[in-house]
Parts: sequence; structure tokens; C-alpha cells
Amino acid sequence: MATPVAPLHQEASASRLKITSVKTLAESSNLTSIPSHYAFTTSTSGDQAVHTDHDDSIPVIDFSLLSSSNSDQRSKVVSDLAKACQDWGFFMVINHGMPESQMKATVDAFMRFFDLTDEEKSDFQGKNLLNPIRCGTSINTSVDKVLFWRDYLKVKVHPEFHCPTKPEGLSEVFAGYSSAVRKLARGLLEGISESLGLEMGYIDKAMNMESSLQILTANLYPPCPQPELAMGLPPHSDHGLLTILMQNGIGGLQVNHGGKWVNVDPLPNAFLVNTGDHLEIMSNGKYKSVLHRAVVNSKATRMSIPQSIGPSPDTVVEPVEQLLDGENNRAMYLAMKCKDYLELHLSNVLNGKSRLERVKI
Ligand SMILES: O=C(O)CCC(=O)C(=O)O
Ligand SMILES: [Fe+2]
Repeated sequence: MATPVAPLHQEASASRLKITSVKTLAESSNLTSIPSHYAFTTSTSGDQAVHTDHDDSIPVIDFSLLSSSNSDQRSKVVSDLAKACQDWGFFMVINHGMPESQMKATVDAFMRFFDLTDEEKSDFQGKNLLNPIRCGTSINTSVDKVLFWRDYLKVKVHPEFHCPTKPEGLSEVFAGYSSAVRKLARGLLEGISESLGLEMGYIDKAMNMESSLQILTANLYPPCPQPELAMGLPPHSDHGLLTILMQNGIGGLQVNHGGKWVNVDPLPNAFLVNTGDHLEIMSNGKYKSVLHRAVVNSKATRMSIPQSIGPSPDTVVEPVEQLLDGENNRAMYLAMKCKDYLELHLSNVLNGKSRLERVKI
């Protein structure tokens, strides 16, 4: 009988290890190295990221121009959107109209949640991935072999609004923030519809955005004593049409562009937007959802607040017929209800774009 090979890492199995939040772990005194079940030895964590240079950096979209009465300005921003979605799948949005104080209040509200003790947070540690309020650590500790260096809170805020009851006062902040972001997303989708050669209101109507599925997430990445060995979030694409992200001023997001990992340091008070799997499906692959990941650092706590804006849960998403012409005349993706895609998304280990592959024809 062959001798069993010793596992490279002590695997994180919820039944064997008491898994605390990364925040609790990082705050425990004298932490100079990471526990072995947080250590990645794959090349994904070690490969070098490049900084953007001025000739090839993340596009910037001036949102205020989308409502401009000057038709030249409007068509310029629509063509900027087309280029951004096609070349990068990521862009920054400036002049979006949200006051800085509202952005800061949202970061502070999430920080108050993360400051609860693990015991206090345990009411929201839903094991069921479909729970509308869910907090935890890593991604899915019952299947993750190695843990990710992040804690999270995920809240479904639309079509029904949910919110943790502790600490007090979150619901006003989350409701205001998420409805402002939904408005921003619907405005961007008007420009994106036009950029695809569709009517301005096409995506909004076809995807029933009045009942859009919207999930507000906060990721907390505490300082890590060995950041080169750990990973905040592995490479993945997002479900939904658009993800609209803000962060607390500390970098860590990397975008896969031209086969390289590019560091993204958003402009202060800008939102970072990326196109999701559902936009890739609708556009029949013209606007691809792009791989991104989060790395960690040893100095400062980073918080990112991505919000995924998708079709309504019951909407069937498939390539838009009007876009099936010329070279691109064959539907490349299967039709699937938004909520079924999400279930597929949640029930699989996060691994690049493997979920989108399941609906590719
Ligand atoms: O932390 C980040 O910047 C990225 C977060 C992310 O990609 C996600 O939550 O899907
Ligand atoms: Fe993401």
C-alpha cells in the first residue's frame, strides 16, 4: 500500500478548527506569522502585479456627462463607455453626485458592524448561502481548503431590503447608500445600452431593473504579517450586470488586463465599476466580465464595499437577439434565470470564470 502523502497545509476544516474572524486573529497579540491554513503556495498569490502606466490606465467616466444636454458630450461619454467595457471591463466613475459624507458614513457603518465581537456577529453567520444577511470569513469555510484573509458581510438590499439589527442605526445608512448606487447603476446601464447600439432604456426594461437584485457587501482585510503568502480573495468574475465598488483609501484590488495583474488605486471619492457575468451573457460576449482578485498588506486594514446590481431574480438572461448579427450571429450562452445562475454561483468553489463556463455554448 502506498504511503499517504502528508498534506502540504493543514487544511481548514470547520469541524477540526475553530475558525475565528481574521480581524480577531490579526488583533491577537504577537501575531508574526500566519497560521498554516491561510498559506497559499500556488503561483496565484506570488506573481507580481504591475502598476498602471499613464498610457494604459483604467478608464475614467464622467457620469455627469451622461445627462448632458449637449449631444456631442453625451455621445463622447457613450463611446468612452464602449471602449472601457470592451478593453478593460473596469472603469472609474467621477462626478457621480454622491456626497463624500455619505460614502464615509457607509464605510463607518460597516466598520461598526465588524467591530462587534465574533459572538455578537454569530446571529448572522448563516450557513445557508441563500440567507439574505450573511457574515463570515474567507468564502465558504465548509469547503475552502485554505482560508482567505478576509471577513465579510453580505446583505441583500433589493428588491426586498434586509439589514442586520446590530449595531443600531445601520439600516438608514445602507438604504440611502444602496438606493443612490442603484440609481447610478441604472444611469450607467442607459449609456451602456446605447454603447451596444440598443435603445437607451433597453437593458433597464429587459432586465426588469425596477426589481433589480442588489447585494451590498463589505470585505474587511486586516493587516497580515505575511501578505506575500496569504490571499484576500482569489481571481474571480462577478455575477450581475455591474459591480459598483468603493474602498477606504487603501489599495489591494488587482485586475487582470492583457494577461497581467494590474494594481488599481481609485481616485479619491470615485467609484470603481466592473462589468459582470450577466452583461457578458446579454452582450453575447462583447463586454466580458473580467477576472480580479484582492491581495493583502501588512500595514493597514483595508475595506472594500462592492455592490452587485443584477437583473430581477426571475428574469431570464440570454444574449440579446438584436446583437446577433454579422460575425457575432450565434448565441454563445444558454438562457438562464438570474436566480438560478446565482445559485450556481454560490454552490461552486470560487474559481476564475468557471461558473460562466457552465452556461457557455
Ligand atoms: O476587495 C476588493 O477590492 C474586491 C472585492 C471583490 O472582488 C468582491 O467582493 O467580489
Ligand atoms: Fe469581485
